[in-house]
Amino acid sequence: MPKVLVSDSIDQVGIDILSQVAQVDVKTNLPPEELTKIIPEYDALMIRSGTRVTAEVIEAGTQLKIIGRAGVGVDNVDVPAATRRGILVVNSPEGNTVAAAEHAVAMMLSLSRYVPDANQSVKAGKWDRKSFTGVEVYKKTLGIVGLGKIGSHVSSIGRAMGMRLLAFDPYLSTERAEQMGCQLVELDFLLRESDYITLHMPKTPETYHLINAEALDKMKPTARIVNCARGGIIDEAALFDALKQGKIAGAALDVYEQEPLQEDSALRSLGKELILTPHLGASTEEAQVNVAIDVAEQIRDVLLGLPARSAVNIPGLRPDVMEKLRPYLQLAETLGNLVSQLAGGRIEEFNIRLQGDLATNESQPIVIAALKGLLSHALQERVNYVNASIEAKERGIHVVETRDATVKDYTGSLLLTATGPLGTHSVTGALLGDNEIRITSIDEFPINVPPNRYMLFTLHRDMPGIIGKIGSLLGSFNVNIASMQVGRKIIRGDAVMVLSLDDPLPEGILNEITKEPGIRDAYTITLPE
Ligand SMILES: NC(=O)C1=CN([C@@H]2O[C@H](COP(=O)(O)OP(=O)(O)OC[C@H]3O[C@@H](n4cnc5c(N)ncnc54)[C@H](O)[C@@H]3O)[C@@H](O)[C@H]2O)C=CC1
Ligand SMILES: O=C(O)C(=O)COP(=O)(O)O
Repeated sequence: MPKVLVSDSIDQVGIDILSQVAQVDVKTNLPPEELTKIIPEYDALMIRSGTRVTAEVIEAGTQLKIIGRAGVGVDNVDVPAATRRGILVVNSPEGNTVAAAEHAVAMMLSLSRYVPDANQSVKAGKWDRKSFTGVEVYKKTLGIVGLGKIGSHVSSIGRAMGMRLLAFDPYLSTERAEQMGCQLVELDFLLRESDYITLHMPKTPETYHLINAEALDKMKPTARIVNCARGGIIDEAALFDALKQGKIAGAALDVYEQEPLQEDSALRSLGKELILTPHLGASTEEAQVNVAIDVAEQIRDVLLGLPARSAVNIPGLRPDVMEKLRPYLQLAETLGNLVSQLAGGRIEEFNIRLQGDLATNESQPIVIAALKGLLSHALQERVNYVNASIEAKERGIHVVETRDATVKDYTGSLLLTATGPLGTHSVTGALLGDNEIRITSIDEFPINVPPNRYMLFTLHRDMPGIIGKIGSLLGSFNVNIASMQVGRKIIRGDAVMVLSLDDPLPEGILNEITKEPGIRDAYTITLPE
C-alpha cells in the first residue's frame, strides 16, 4: 500500500479520501531535517503553507510521485526541482477563493472601523467611542492589484458596497477587467488614486517588494492597504516607516516575509493603524473542506495511475477536456512506446501528427503522453507526464508536432514517426467504439489490431507459404499465437504481418525468423500490461 505524509493540518475529509488507497501519516510541525529524514518512505506529500518543500526534501523523496498543496500558493514548494525529478505538484486553485476574498474585505472594513482595537478596548473594561471614529468605504476608490480569482471576487463585493473599482494586472485584458466593472489602469495611477488597495497576485520575482518605499510614497495619506496574498510583496520595513510617519492611514496584513512572524517584529509594536492576522485567508470551514477534498482526490487518483486535474507543473486542463482526452492519452502513450521499440529505442527524431478532431490546441497533453510512451522503454517509471518534455529535450530528441484536421477516417487519430538505430518507422492509431485502442497502420501498411503485451511484426514479401513458415517456427519455440493479421498495399508486393502472442519471444528467435527467405525484417515488441 502506498504511503502518504500529511505535514500540515488538513480537514479530516481529506484524510478519509487518502485512506481509501494509502496508509496516511499525519505529522505536523516537523523540523526541516526531520522531514528530509522521513520523506524517503513516502509516495505522496500533502501540505499547506506551513511546510517548506525544498530541493533537498525533493532529492531525499526517492519514492515521491506527487506533492499536493491543499490551497493555492505553491511558493513554499521548489516546483522546478520537483519537475526535474518527475514529481507532480497539484493544488486547489479555487477551493479557498471565497474565503481569501472575504478575509481581504473583512480586513478592509476592520481597518475602516478599527474593529479589532475597539473590541480589545471594551474587553479591557473601557468605553472609548472617540478614538474609534472610522471612515466609510461607500463611494471610495478600491484599487485591486491582481484581478484573478480572488481579486475578481473582491471586485464584486466592492461593487456591491458602492465602491469605484480600479485594477492593475499586466496579464489581463481591458475587456475582461471591464466585464468585472473595473477600470484597468497602470500601477502608478492605482497607487495615487486609491483609498483602499488590496493585493491579490502571486509572489514572483516581479512582485517581490512591488510595494516598496517609493510605491508607499505615491499613496494618499488617507489610503489603507491590505495584503492577503503573499508576504514579501510589501516591503515590511518600508511599510513600518510609512505607518510610523503617517504617510498612509493604515495597513492590514495576513501574510509575512517570514512566517510565523518573528516575535520581536517591529510590526507588532504599531497601533490601530495596523491589523495583523496569522495567515487566516483560507481558514474557513468551507474552504478547508473544499481544498482537502480537491487535493486528496488528486493524490488518490495519481496513486491509482490516473491523471490529476490541477497540476501546477503540467499544462492545466479543464476537467471536461481532460475527460475527453483521457482515452487518447492512453492511445498516444501506447503508440509512442511501440514506435520507439520499432525504431530501436535511442530516438533522434520524433514526429507526432494529430489528425482529425485531435488537431486542436487543447491536445497538447497528447503530445506529452506520446513522449512519455516514447521514453518509457528507456526510462521506465522515471518518465511521467511531468518530466517527459524535459527528458526528451535533454536527450536531444528533435520533436516535431504537426496537425491535420482534414484526416477523417477516424474521429481522431495519431500518426507517430520515430527515427532511431533501426531506421525510421511509423505507426498510426485511433480509438474504436468504446474507446478501444486500434493500431491502424505500421510503416504505412494498413492493419487493424488492438495492442497486445507481446507482439511480433515482420516486413516480408507477400508470397505463398511465408505465414505458415512463421507459424510453425513460433510453434517449434512453444510460442502461442493469439491473433494474426497481414497488411499490404499491393498483391505480391511488400507486406507487414502483425502477430499478437501469449508469451514473450525467446532469445534468438528473431534471427531465425529473419533468416527465412522473403522475410526482410522482424521486430519484437513488449508493451506495458
Ligand atoms: N492569505 C491566504 O490564506 C491566501 C492567499 N492566497 C494568495 O492569493 C493570491 C491570488 O490567488 P488567486 O486569485 O487564486 O490567483 P489567480 O492566479 O487567480 O490570480 C492572480 C492574478 O495576479 C495577476 N498577476 C500576476 N503578476 C502580477 C503582477 N506583477 N502585478 C499584478 N498582477 C499580477 C495574474 O495575472 C492573475 O490575474 C496568491 O498569491 C495566493 O497564494 C490564496 C488563497 C489564500
Ligand atoms: O492557498 C493559499 O495560497 C494560502 O495562502 C492558504 O494557506 P494555508 O493553506 O491556510 O496555509
